Amino acid sequence: MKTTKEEIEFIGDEHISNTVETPLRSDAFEKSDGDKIKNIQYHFSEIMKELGLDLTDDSLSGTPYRVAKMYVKELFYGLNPKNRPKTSVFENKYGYKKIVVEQNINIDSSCEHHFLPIVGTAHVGYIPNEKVIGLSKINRLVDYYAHRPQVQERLCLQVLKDLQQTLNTEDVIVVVHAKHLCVSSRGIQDKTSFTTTLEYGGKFTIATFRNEFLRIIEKNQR
Ligand SMILES: Nc1nc2c(ncn2[C@@H]2O[C@H](COP(=O)(O)OP(=O)(O)OP(=O)(O)O)[C@@H](O)[C@H]2O)c(=O)[nH]1
Ligand SMILES: [Zn+2]
Repeated sequence: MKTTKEEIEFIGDEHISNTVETPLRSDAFEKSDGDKIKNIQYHFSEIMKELGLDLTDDSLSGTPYRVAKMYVKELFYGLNPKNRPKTSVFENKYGYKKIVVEQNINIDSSCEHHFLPIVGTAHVGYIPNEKVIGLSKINRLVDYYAHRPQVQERLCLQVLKDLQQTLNTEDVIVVVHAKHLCVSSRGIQDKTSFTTTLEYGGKFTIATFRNEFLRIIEKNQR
């Protein structure tokens, strides 16, 4: 196994520019999910033992396996590019040229600094060029990039870059509002603050387009 910093090469997400990739080891996908679950189960049981927990207790004995399966198959499924959702795009036959907005998309992510939840919503807008995307595919893409150890800025950018490439247009905007449990439930324990990130390209660099999008998402908050 490669361990030193110099030996670790980073491999990229196919669908996004390498400046916003999640840093991954070059051997990240050499093991099967089953092997990863087995190894994480072992290591997590060691953490529990170190905390003084009795793993023969019937309520605790299954926890290392539960946590390992949850990491690999649920919380961090988005680390594996094989799990990227298929993004069906269709020809914009009708010539729709104004903003399309998919808003209040659920965000369930995890902070890469503390491995605690990041919960919130994303709002995505784009102006179709020759292609339109199936609406649910926007929600699926957000879900995929959220299910990695993340920082909110990179999550926002990964969704933006992927959609720009998929839709063959720079005219995309992504807003994320989220609460970080590492801020609200530990450390400073601030229960009220939340974080907003906003990334955009193309026509959304022009204030009138950006403001129209922001007005729409503000007016239609549910
Ligand atoms: N920029 C950014 N920072 C984040 C995000 N999620 C968590 N953080 C911050 O990452 C920082 C890590 O700082 P450290 O000083 O290494 O960690 P810490 O001692 O646990 O910090 P405290 O939370 O202040 O107790 C903290 O300030 C977190 O609030 C994120 O999505 N984006
Ligand atoms: Zn954190």
